[in-house]
Amino acid sequence: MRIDILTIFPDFFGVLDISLLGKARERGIIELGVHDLRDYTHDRHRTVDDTPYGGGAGMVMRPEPWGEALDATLTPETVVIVPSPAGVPFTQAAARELAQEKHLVFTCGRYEGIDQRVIDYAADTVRVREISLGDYVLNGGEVATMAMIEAIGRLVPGVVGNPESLTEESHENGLLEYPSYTKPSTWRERSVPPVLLSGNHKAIADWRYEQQLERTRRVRPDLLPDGE
Ligand SMILES: COC(=O)c1ccnc(N)c1
Repeated sequence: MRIDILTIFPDFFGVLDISLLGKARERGIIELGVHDLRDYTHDRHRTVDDTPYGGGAGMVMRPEPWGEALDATLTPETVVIVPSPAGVPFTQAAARELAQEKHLVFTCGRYEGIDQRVIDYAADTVRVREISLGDYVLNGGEVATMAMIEAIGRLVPGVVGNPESLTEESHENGLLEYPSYTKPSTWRERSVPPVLLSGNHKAIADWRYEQQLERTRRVRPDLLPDGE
């Protein structure tokens, strides 16, 4: 998979050289390109924004630099991801789908957003997904992009050492994950649930599923399958 990020804060993504994705990049599983949108401006001040038509507070990102940046980056198989509070809620299922794609381009908007014609222009030739991390506003798309790259990147085949570890996580089976424990078996007078020490794999699996249901009922009843 190749990921390209278009942003006015390229240094923000230095952290992607470390962590899991750093190793995936070393192994050539994921290629990453971070591009400074200002490299696609031609004025002395490298201007990327201007006042909104129709008035109102704040500034809007100019279409010209975005157009040139997209022209230099898009391929026919690209999926453009626009982090936006006005987008479709991001889910584990979406992360799983996007992890199968060959090329993702993240467009990090700032200010009051990107001139709408840029999104419409891209949508004429490639798939565009406006995606929200939740019902709140950030100052720019960079933090959301980082979160999505981590959620997607870890699902790209070959990135995580033991794919088994991906199957029992929150939201993988639609439910929240069960509680986890490790040594010591008693800590500050709190003991590990005895079933986990029983060696009875079926009893452990049943207990874990029941814990998923209980936690999902309590915290996220909206995720419960009908009848549970
Ligand atoms: C500028 O981007 C945002 O404010 C944003 C992006 C993705 N999800 C959100 N909830 C906000």
